[in-house]
Amino acid sequence: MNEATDKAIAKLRTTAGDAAPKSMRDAFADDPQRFDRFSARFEDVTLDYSKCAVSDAVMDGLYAVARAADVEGRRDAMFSGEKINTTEDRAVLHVALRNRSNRPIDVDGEDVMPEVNAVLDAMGQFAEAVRSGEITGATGKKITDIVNIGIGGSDLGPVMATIALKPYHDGPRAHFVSNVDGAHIADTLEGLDPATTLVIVASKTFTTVETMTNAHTARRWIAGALGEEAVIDHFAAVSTALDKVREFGMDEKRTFGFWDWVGGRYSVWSAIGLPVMIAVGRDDFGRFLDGAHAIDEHFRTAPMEENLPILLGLVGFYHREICDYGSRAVIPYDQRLSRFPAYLQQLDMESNGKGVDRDGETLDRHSGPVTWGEPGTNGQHAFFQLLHQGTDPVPVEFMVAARGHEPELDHQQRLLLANCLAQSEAFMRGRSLDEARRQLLDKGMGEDEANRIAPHRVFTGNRPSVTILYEELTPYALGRLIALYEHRVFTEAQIFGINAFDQWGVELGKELATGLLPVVEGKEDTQGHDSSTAGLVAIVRRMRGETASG
Ligand SMILES: O=P(O)(O)OC[C@H]1O[C@H](O)[C@H](O)[C@@H](O)[C@@H]1O
Repeated sequence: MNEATDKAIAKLRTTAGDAAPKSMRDAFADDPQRFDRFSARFEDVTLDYSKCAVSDAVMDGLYAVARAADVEGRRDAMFSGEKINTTEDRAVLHVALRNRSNRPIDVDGEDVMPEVNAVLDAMGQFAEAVRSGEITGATGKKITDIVNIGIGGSDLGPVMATIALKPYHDGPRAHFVSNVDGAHIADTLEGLDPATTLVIVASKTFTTVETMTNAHTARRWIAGALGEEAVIDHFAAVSTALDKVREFGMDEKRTFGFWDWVGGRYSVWSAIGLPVMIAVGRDDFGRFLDGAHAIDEHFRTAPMEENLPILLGLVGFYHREICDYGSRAVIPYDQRLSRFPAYLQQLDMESNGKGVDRDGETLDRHSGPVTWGEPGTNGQHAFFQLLHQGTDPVPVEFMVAARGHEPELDHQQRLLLANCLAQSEAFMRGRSLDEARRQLLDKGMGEDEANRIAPHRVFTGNRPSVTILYEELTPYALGRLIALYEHRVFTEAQIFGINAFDQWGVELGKELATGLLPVVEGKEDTQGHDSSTAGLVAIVRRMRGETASG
């Protein structure tokens, strides 16, 4: 572990004990400038972290931690193509995919930008040809539906962005299949016409069992309806493993590559974004990249005190390590961001859910928290109970647009905004026992009854939240929002001292499932497995009528 970081964190802990506001309600009452002091802006985005228990001294302590962990130096190393993913010996360059300035970025002495631009161009031509009907299915019919088959990073980003950008859809309908559960592909293909459907097989490695299994199912569906020779006209592929794509029998002209320096969970900007591009068009996809690039430039150049991703990262680190909060809730008051929490779960937890530091030493501090969430206002009618009154405070991250895309329903947007802002205010202010009692008495309740009920209506308050406010959820704004979170995760990882770019924990799952399949199939016995696994396999096989003893 880095000794300088340890020291800075120890100092911050002391500072926080002495100088963090004990009551945020009082801190707001004492300082009318609190919002200005603890919020930052970039373009039309406001990051408000004033409803977190920070003070100037705490923020200074956090900047000192970031400096000790060399967040800025490591950021520069990432942008310059250094192989900062040391366990896989890879550069980390999702930022090159949206490097709209075309500033050269070298990997192993070679500028990657010409290749990035060439793939983007090929995707653009293909997407526009599908959208216009220039490229058709085997029978000459226009493509009306695309089905993206992928999982993890080859699914979550495109699904999330496709839902988020619904008002911009003017191409074929986009559907997504990820789960190996046959129900997923069966339900998706039901009602689709093979003659007007294009299947995109998206897999960085082109070996992932779920994706390959679903790809073969889709292939049979096309071939069964239109004949084997039609397959080539109804498939496209996205991968880094072009040889494996060829083996599957895909048309090279419909194969879009990317590179090992793009992590799966950072790949929506690459050819993995093809279904999004087909749905919204090349130009809006370009605006999505522009938004991310704007945040990249801001992250690269803005001083820490004004740098939104760094600030969001520092507040996240503060909540995890100093305040000891084990999770954080991401609550978009923006229905079209309904899959943003799921997307963030992979981005955040696959990146920062690590137990050893960059040198392989066991961590003696926390790494990333659990990230979870659902859109507001729905969450308010469910788990907000725990957020307001539960025993474990959970920092909340709200996000909301000033304007919706439905001018005729603007009164609903105002209601949405009011709910979002009211919730963050309530988390901060709370309601004291005295206030609860007085409210009940004012409603005409008798004194004894009011005394009995009041404790149940107390809200401790002092519960932290961050609010991210933006004008409207455009492709540009979405690109910005995702990049903001990517760099937040990066910032936190540097302070945790971990490699955010490998994922050995997830890869274990791939090995284990393959190992147990012959046992479930009855081709191997359960010897060597624990009694729970063996017992469950036996019941499964009995229920499926695959063993004699029914
Ligand atoms: O794109 P693929 O190679 O099919 O991988 C899909 C997913 O597989 C694994 O679960 C990895 O941990 C993820 O990061 C990846 O996104």
